Amino acid sequence: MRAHSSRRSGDGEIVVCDKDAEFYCSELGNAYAQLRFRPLVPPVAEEQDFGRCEALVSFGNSLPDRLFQRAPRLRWVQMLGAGTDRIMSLPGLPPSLWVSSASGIHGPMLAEMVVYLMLALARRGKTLFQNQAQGVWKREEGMLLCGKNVLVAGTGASGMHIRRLCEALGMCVVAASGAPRPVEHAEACIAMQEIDGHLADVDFLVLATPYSDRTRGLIGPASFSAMKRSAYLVNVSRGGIVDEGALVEALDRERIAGAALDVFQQEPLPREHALWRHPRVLATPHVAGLVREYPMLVLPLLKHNVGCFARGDASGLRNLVKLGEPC
Ligand SMILES: NC(=O)c1ccc[n+]([C@@H]2O[C@H](COP(=O)([O-])OP(=O)(O)OC[C@H]3O[C@@H](n4cnc5c(N)ncnc54)[C@H](O)[C@@H]3O)[C@@H](O)[C@H]2O)c1
Ligand SMILES: O=C(O)[C@H](O)CO
Repeated sequence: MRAHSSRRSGDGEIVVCDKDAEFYCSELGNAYAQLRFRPLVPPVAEEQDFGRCEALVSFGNSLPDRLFQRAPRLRWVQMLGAGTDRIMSLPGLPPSLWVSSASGIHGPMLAEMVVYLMLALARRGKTLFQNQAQGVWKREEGMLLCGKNVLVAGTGASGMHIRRLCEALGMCVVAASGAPRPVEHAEACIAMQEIDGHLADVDFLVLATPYSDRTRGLIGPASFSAMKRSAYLVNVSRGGIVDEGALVEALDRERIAGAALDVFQQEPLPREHALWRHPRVLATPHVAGLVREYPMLVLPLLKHNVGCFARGDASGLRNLVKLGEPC
């Protein structure tokens, strides 16, 4: 890891770009009175001034596309989320930039969302609540999660919590990881690239893996052909992991029973997109990690990493993502 200079120029600032930016700046300012924090609440204009910005704290999605061209002094980006894909894909990423993520806090958020979506699929939640809205009393038959097979792709913090809750529900859990290794709360762990070969018995395929060159389009036509017609897909990680065209085709042809999607290749999901209206799709607007407890959960990591940045201590940063390394 290239060492950064710990020297900070007098007028340099740490920009916090988020809906809760005021809160973060106030808390970080209390902890580090010698540093200058600037809150920036989205939407952020493309021409926003980042001229004095030495460090940036953000989820990434609200940043201008030409961020790096507008922020010549930027040396560190602290993501507020787990995924680093947005910042890493911006043009002109400086090779010397430090990027760290907020990985580690999302397990309960993603796991609760996955269980919520699996139950909604299993208990025909969409139909039940549509019926309620129209005052229709129609008893829909559901199915149990208990005893069903679930394959959870992704063995990070979220994958682990998802497996734990699935196991507690009495499901039979298999994990898929970049490099197979023994993991908790799973009967087996297979390689990510072997998923298609294991889908014949799977009732729920849950995606909780980071988006990278190795996971782009991981779930495609061959996966849907391998799945049971009664099986469901649940995706809470990133839309690009699924070939959405192949998914729509699989749904239209009743190759699979349905899907619950929190993330999409293009966000916001375009109004005319088939996935909005598909009768066997539950679509939510990237909300798995959107919980009111979030600022308090991420704050300890922010405080720690801001301290490391101020000291020029790259090796102390938690969740440092090495640029150029595949996920
Ligand atoms: N829908 C949502 O609101 C939401 C919320 C949080 C996370 N997510 C997505 O879910 C994914 C998984 O979440 P998680 O909490 O398990 O994340 P995590 O970072 O704890 O787990 C991902 C795994 O991949 C590895 N990894 C992650 N980024 C890497 C990188 N850049 N380089 C090398 N290895 C890397 C980690 O070591 C870990 O084993 C995230 O990457 C993100 O895309 C979505
Ligand atoms: O990666 C995450 O933490 C969420 O998807 C928000 O970006």
